[in-house]
Amino acid sequence: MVGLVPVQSAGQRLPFRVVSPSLYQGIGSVSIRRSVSGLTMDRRINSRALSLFSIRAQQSDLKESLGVVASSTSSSVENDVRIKEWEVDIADSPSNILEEITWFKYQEVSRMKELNPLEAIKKPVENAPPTRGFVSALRMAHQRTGFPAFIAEVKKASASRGILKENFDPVFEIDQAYERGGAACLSALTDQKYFKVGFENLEAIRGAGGKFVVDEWQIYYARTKGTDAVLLIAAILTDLEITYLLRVRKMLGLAALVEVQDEREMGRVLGTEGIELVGINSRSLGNEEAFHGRQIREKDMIVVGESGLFTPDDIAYVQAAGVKAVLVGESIVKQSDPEKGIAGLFGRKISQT
Ligand SMILES: O=C(O)c1ccccc1NCC(=O)[C@H](O)[C@H](O)COP(=O)(O)O
Repeated sequence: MVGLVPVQSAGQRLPFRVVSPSLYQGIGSVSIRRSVSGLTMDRRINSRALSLFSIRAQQSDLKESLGVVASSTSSSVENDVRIKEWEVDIADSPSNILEEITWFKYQEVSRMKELNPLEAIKKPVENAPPTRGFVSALRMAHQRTGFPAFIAEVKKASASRGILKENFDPVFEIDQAYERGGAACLSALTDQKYFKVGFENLEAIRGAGGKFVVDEWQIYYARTKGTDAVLLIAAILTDLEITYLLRVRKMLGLAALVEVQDEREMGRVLGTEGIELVGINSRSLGNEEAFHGRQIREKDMIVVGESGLFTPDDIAYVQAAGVKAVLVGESIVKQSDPEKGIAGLFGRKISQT
């Protein structure tokens, strides 16, 4: 999950986003599991893959997909064995870190939903204070500084790089440094296992959310914790899921940053109604220029450059490609003085003071 909040004025905090990754696939008649290239996922299979309980519950469907003939005892046994192999295979071998995080997230959300069912969190959502404008905070910061608006990502660790800063204190970083340093919004990677940021930190700093959103429950939950925006990752969601989750977040008054990692995902997202913020994550994309400028302009979207930004040259590069906001984690998290680090990243101070 990623909690997003805007940092607008001294009294008000930055919008937070809750962030997240992908992919499984097809059950063919020969191979039980196969990876697909890129970050595509067949959610019908994937959602089953993420909990053995649900896999078991769905075995009759799977048998249908596998062409199992119920009356044939030997082939039925054979296919049961293949289904078991598939369970073991998918349960034990995520093929990349995004996939691993996503699997874990399904399990975690399913546990959290048992403890705190959706119906029970709807009441606190109704009573939650209004959200702060995440998108408008980005637009204003971009206009004010002439630089891409800065979204500071709060995380103690990175899933791929481990602990980034041993004595990381999210409340201090945000209260004392990021806002003073000129962050327009905050993005809190509220994931304890991989990013070492818990919801309790976010409640303390007013704002929370999720990056690895796989279920509407996470959006409701993040809203009860003070988030202003959520982050949806196209690689782990189907088009229908994106459309649905966008409706849920709109109903709850939240902004949404939809993250893509390649051209194909950008095409999918551009075909979806109601997207104001599209993030290009260069962690696997490597080509920030390759997006559809005309459609983005016509839809008045803000393109957010994400991941691996460390120097003023990096910022200038993505800015030249049309990026109007950047989401930065590691390069600031690792600084002993984040305020100075932010000025160093942009090549000059971007704070108002
Ligand atoms: O941080 C990771 O290792 C990671 C792995 C898999 C999926 C997402 C991951 N991180 C979330 C992000 O996308 C980045 O934290 C975010 O874009 C900021 O990147 P950076 O400035 O490079 O920390």
